[in-house]
Amino acid sequence: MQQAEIGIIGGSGLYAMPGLTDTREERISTPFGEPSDSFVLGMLEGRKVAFLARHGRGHRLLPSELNFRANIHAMKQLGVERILSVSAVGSLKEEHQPTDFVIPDQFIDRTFARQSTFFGDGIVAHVGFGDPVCATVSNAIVHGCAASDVAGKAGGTYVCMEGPQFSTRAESNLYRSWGADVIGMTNLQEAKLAREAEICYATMAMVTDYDCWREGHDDVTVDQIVAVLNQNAANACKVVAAAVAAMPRERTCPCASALKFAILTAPNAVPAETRQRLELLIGKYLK
Ligand SMILES: CSC[C@H]1O[C@H](OP(=O)(O)O)[C@H](O)[C@@H]1O
Ligand SMILES: Nc1ncnc2[nH]cnc12
Repeated sequence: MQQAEIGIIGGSGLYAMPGLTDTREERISTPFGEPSDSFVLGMLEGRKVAFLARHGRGHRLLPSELNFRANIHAMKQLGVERILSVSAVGSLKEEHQPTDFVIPDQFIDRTFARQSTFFGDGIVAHVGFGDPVCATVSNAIVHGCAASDVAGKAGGTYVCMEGPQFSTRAESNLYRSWGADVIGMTNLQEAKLAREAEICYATMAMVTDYDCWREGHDDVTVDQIVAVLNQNAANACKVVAAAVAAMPRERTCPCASALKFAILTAPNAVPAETRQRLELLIGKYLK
């Protein structure tokens, strides 16, 4: 039975989801290892939701230490069809001010030490990623911002860096010259793996700072980020609830069939162990 329809991944500052009712906690193991923490399952706005603290409760995991594959696989095991991610980001443009929400529709990859695919070990697949986020989930977040009277900007490019150190000024200015909007350390692998798992994904990015490019302004510090997150936490929860309420029941986007034409390997050439590990994700395509 489907235990949750919508997954919420809470980032920095969001380690629980107030407003969830009928909650219970569940530990989930995956063929890819352990997720960041137990999942909290419950109801939000009449919908079955699964909440996961991305860095674990107590913020114990670096961006590079996150087991993105386990987190997304566990969501799939729960029956999650759409993931709404909440993240703190630095602004790369004057117009994106701390406490604004940006709903990115593109990514630039500056990571280098992460597992970004479920495939390999005898099976090759290439999913389309030209539109890396789900328009339905993005629209629901934009709608949630409007319904909560919060500035929410539809679209923008999220630079995903490795971290954990923040960027140098030269890097920050380079990303600005590329026209990027915001910077963070976590969303790209989630978006890639959600696509491979045929789960819709979009992110609600809360601007917490101006990184280090803005003259006459202090460079980003964790203190500064935490202060903005605390100031804006109630808004973030309001928007999440309103976005969940705005999520259509029907799923008509292409995310649900992302693997349909992606797998290159002949079914009889896939090693048994690999086939078993990926059964939940690709079983229906290897019949
Ligand atoms: C708290 S400072 C940097 C940290 O915040 C963002 O995390 P998340 O995306 O989980 O909200 C950023 O990506 C870094 O991991
Ligand atoms: N300036 C920044 N760079 C990377 N990740 C961030 N998360 C919040 N602010 C950030």
